[in-house]
Amino acid sequence: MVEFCSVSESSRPLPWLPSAEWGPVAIAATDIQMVFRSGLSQVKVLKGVDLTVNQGEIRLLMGPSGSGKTTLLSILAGILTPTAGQVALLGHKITQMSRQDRTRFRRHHLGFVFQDFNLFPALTAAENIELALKIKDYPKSAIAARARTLLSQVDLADVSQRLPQDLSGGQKQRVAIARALAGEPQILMADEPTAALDSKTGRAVVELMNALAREQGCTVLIITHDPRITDIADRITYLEDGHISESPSWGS
Ligand SMILES: Nc1ncnc2c1ncn2[C@@H]1O[C@H](COP(=O)(O)OP(=O)(O)OP(=O)(O)O)[C@@H](O)[C@H]1O
Repeated sequence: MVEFCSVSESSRPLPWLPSAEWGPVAIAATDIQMVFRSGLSQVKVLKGVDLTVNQGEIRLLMGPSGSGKTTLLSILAGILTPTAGQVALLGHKITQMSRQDRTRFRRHHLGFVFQDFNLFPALTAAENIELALKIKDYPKSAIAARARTLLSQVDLADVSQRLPQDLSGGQKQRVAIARALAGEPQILMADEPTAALDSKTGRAVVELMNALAREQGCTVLIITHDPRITDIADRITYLEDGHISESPSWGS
């Protein structure tokens, strides 16, 4: 059972929830179970996962292919509802929220980075970020300037007017990082952010993502298969056979 501390002075207020039990825990999952059913067959992917990630921590989630990492991330983000178990983000039990409230919570407090970038192909790098800021209800008059600042932070000021098709993989992922951090989310979730990149570019991208996240005091949870980036994490959690552990049984 995870205990939440009371509101700390440095915590930023949530824009739409009346009160929050803020504390040092950003992500708390208790006894998460997930069963996928198809016809008569069923597969139990998560068999009672407990996970706590502290605010400001950078955590890697590793495990063999098919072990349920993306499923767990989707549950932690409130995209998938678990078969059983509870998830609290920033002190709010998202598993007990309506779908609409979960969506709103995600929009205001979470950022996402994906393996395949997920940029809008018809929008320039700057427009991709501006759209994210609009969706997050960022003040209209400040959107263009904020997008410019973010693009400078990821060293892409000179390609801000290019479409994704005219950017390299590393550049696309840097746009995606700028977009994910645009609304200053308290939690950033990344699913295989280096998978489509060569190792040098992948490492540079993750280092940049983590530096920016640390600057913003953002909690980061990264799914990865990439052993070359393990040193950037504060802690690593391994998922295997539906359970998590602090050390892997494979490769040891
Ligand atoms: N919607 C679904 N319906 C049925 N089975 C699913 C569904 N989503 C995932 N699964 C199954 O759950 C298991 C875990 O999938 P998941 O994508 O979470 O694993 P993963 O660890 O992220 O894998 P990878 O590292 O290959 O991306 C797999 O056996 C997958 O086939």
